[in-house]
Amino acid sequence: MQTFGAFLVSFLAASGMAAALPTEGQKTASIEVAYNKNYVAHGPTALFKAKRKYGAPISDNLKAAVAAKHSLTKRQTGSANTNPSDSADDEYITSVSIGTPAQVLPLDFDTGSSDLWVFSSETPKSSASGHVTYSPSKSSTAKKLSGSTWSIEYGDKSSSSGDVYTDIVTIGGFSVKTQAVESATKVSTQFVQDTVISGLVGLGFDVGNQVSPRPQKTWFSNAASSLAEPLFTADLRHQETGSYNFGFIDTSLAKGTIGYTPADGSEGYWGFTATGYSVGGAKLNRNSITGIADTGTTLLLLPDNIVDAYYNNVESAEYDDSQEGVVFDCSEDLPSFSFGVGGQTITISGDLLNLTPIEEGSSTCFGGLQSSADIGINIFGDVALKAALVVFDLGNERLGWAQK
Ligand SMILES: Cc1noc(C)c1CN(C)Cc1cc2n(n1)CCN(c1cc(N)ncn1)C2
Repeated sequence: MQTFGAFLVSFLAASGMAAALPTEGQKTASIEVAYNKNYVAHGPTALFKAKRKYGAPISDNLKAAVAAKHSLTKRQTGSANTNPSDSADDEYITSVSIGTPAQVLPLDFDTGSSDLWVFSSETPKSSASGHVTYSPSKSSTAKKLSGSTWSIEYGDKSSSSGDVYTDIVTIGGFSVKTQAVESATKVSTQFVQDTVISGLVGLGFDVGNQVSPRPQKTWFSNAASSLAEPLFTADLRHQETGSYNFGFIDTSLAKGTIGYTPADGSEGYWGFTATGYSVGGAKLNRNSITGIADTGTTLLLLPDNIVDAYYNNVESAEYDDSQEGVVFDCSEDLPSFSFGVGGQTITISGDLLNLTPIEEGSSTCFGGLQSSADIGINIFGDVALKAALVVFDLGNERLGWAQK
């Protein structure tokens, strides 16, 4: 007959959990129990479970709240196409429906920021000219978030600011019923001139949201607990349609295995560390690179020593002050650039590293890899993301990268 301690140890060993083996005659055992930090919490569900456990009455409202969140039907997913904004793949445009009846706006999905903001009926007419705008007054589900304002400045010194509504926001067929929609009353010149987008969907971490006095959740953060899995993927492509998928991973989009690495969301970005890099298909070195996976930045921005190591292989490469970057003859065959992440190697082909002629018809081209020296952070922007299927896994606080 097994003692309780012996039973416990054998049970735990079978279930793969750690256990402290009791010494002969000892009547106790201890186990390490790690809480599941990947669990996406939901208050009403916790209350429901406690009431059910102790036989307390459960109101219909509580039952409805739990059912709504856990959507007792099939767990939900979303899938939205995304298209390059121009011949340089400067940014990617995804259609988003806001309000009732739906108002469809072309927005830029940005894992490097955490605010959903739009050109609106409140944007000065001179600034909004040429842009699709959101009119809260024409949406029966819009509600003003009174007293709330927002203001944001991006890495390239572009900026916008305004006030806040909540409304239903649907992306790729998945709806968040009460999403903070930040309405622009002011936009900087860069956005005024960029008429192909009418705002941004921040897909960074909630800590980066710029609404005051009460910061708001991102669309993905609001969606996560109702999605089949609390994750989304980015499949950005050069001069063709790609996708953002929510709640599931379509592994057929990738050639390689997905390598996972921890994500650091403490600054609001999707921070991670690449384990090394190489040029032209050489063996990866072990020089790690800490940076962010940023769909809202066009370029791959890395330290000067890496930029130099790369362009030393490009005969005509030189720094062009007027372009504020490295340029080269468009006719040059560029070497590839590879980086290690999560045990996998992601290789960016030379073609992807030639961004565009410096102006229409020029034979001088602008490099997709540029220096991060004056930014203070390394950015794996669209040039790097285009080479991979990237998994932004909020539930497990990790990033997955697979070669495409
Ligand atoms: C044209 C064009 N070319 O490249 C871009 C971008 C544009 C659009 N541009 C003129 C207008 C604009 C400026 C920004 N965006 N769009 C997107 C958000 N921005 C970010 C996001 C982020 N994560 N990091 C840094 N800035 C700044």
